[in-house]
Amino acid sequence: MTPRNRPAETGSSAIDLALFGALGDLAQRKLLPALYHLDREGLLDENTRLLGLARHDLDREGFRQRVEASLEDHVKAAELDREVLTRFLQRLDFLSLEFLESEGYGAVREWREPGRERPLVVYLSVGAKIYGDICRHLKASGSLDEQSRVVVEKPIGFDLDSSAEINDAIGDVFPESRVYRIDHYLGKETVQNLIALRFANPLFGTQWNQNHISHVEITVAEKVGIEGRWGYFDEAGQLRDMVQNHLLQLVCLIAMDPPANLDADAIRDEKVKVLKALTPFSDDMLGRDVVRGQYMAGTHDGQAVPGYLEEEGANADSHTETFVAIKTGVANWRWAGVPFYLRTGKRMPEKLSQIIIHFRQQPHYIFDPDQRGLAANKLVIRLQPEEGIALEVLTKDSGLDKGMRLRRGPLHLDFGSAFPKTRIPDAYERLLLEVMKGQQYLFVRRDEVEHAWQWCDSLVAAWADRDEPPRRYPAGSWGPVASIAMITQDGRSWYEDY
Ligand SMILES: NC(=O)C1=CN([C@@H]2O[C@H](COP(=O)(O)OP(=O)(O)OC[C@H]3O[C@@H](n4cnc5c(N)ncnc54)[C@H](OP(=O)(O)O)[C@@H]3O)[C@@H](O)[C@H]2O)C=CC1
Ligand SMILES: O=C1O[C@H](COP(=O)(O)O)[C@@H](O)[C@H](O)[C@H]1O
Repeated sequence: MTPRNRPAETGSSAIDLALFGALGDLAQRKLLPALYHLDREGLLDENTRLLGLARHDLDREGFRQRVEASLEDHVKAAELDREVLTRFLQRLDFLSLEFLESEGYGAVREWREPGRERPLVVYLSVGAKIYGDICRHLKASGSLDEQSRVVVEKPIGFDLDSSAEINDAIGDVFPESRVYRIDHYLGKETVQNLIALRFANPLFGTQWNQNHISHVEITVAEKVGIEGRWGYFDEAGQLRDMVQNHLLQLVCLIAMDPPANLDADAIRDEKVKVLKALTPFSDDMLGRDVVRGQYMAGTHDGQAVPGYLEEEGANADSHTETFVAIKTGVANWRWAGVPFYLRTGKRMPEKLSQIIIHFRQQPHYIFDPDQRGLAANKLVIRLQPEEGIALEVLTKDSGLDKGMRLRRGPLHLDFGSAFPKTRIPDAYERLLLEVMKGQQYLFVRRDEVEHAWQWCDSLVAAWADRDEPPRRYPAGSWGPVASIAMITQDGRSWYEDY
């Protein structure tokens, strides 16, 4: 590890990776392809090995075949190098295990080849309810030592109390310094770039406050619906699935004060201050500052798609939200009076995640009064697709007949075209690499999770008091009309590309 748990540039040292839930959706679709890419980039130590664990009765060869097939599905053909694939598959072992029973965990200890120096990284790609059981059985079987780390997925629990219970169970076995809570948005290239943008550029450093910024807008729109996850999603809803973690992490990175350095805890201390300063919800804010929606049948790319209540496995009475728009604020000196408008939903017209920083207008305006609406800079931070950053500036419209007409145009940094040879890695590649290096700055600390739940719980409690059904929106639209009214009541609108 680098001196104080801070980012460094190099590859990883050898580890033993035990992947619980290795045949599940996340492991097959994201984690194994990410590990393959790390191998291809030369970032996996030659001695790193992986043990897949699941309850299915497979042997090592069968597991390797399953992984090969899913890499063929989930890695672009041009990036699937047969030599690397063979090397990668040779790293894999498999253990069939019922995770809730202690018998069988001895095989994990035996797999570790006593005497080897590699730390054990335990990746729990299973539901959070069983994190505690797995940690306990690993400890009791003697599979862990002082170097072992655990990686856990979101969502951790359902509310503050359930998350505390799960975190306690993990904490009984692993100290906080060896717990890596994933929020995969923190592994996205542009999200990390927020730290560079804000703290490496004096231009933004001096403007980043309520004197210069009028409001902040965050949109995380998904094209997909429930994708066969109705059981999980209907208990969670969009607030718990997306806002409690991904959107609040984005709010933190936008709103936090500069950390003293890039140490994991220096960054996380600043993020916690933001979470503590979020405006809590009260009943009178519900109609005005919060909109819940649920998608109805509609069309997507010209195809008819079912509504949420007609999805496979659906309960036709569900009031679970698939869309949420929220106006909130960060009550401190830097952000007093600056609204943060958040919206996220499933079955929207396109997949789009972006943050817009709206700067204030000049105090005195001297151009054409008809163009006054143009007169504010915007910083557009595009997380996906086509990662990039654009600063909208005003220039003079060219031409002899234009006088001093203004024109709005972007100073554009499109990562794909600015750095064409650089492949933008998937978030899980970055995060897995950081776990291997033992660096926690891209992982969420327990108090962050808990403050985020506290804020969400206040909203859920206000919803429960009202007991209103969500507003309906057609699949393929930008959400309920009320979400547009929510922002227009302040004389603003959701940002549209022009
Ligand atoms: N999928 C995704 O895109 C995302 C997932 N996550 C999180 O990642 C984690 C994993 O999700 P996902 O991959 O979708 O889930 P899946 O249900 O697809 O995978 C979980 C795997 O764990 C196995 N498993 C569960 N319980 C046991 C047990 N008691 N003993 C042995 N094996 C068991 C399951 O086996 P079996 O099939 O036999 O039940 C299954 O293969 C969850 O915490 C989820 O919230 C987070 C973000 C995105
Ligand atoms: O964590 C989750 O994220 C995905 C969206 O992730 P993205 O990287 O594709 O933006 C979401 O679909 C899923 O419901 C949620 O659990």
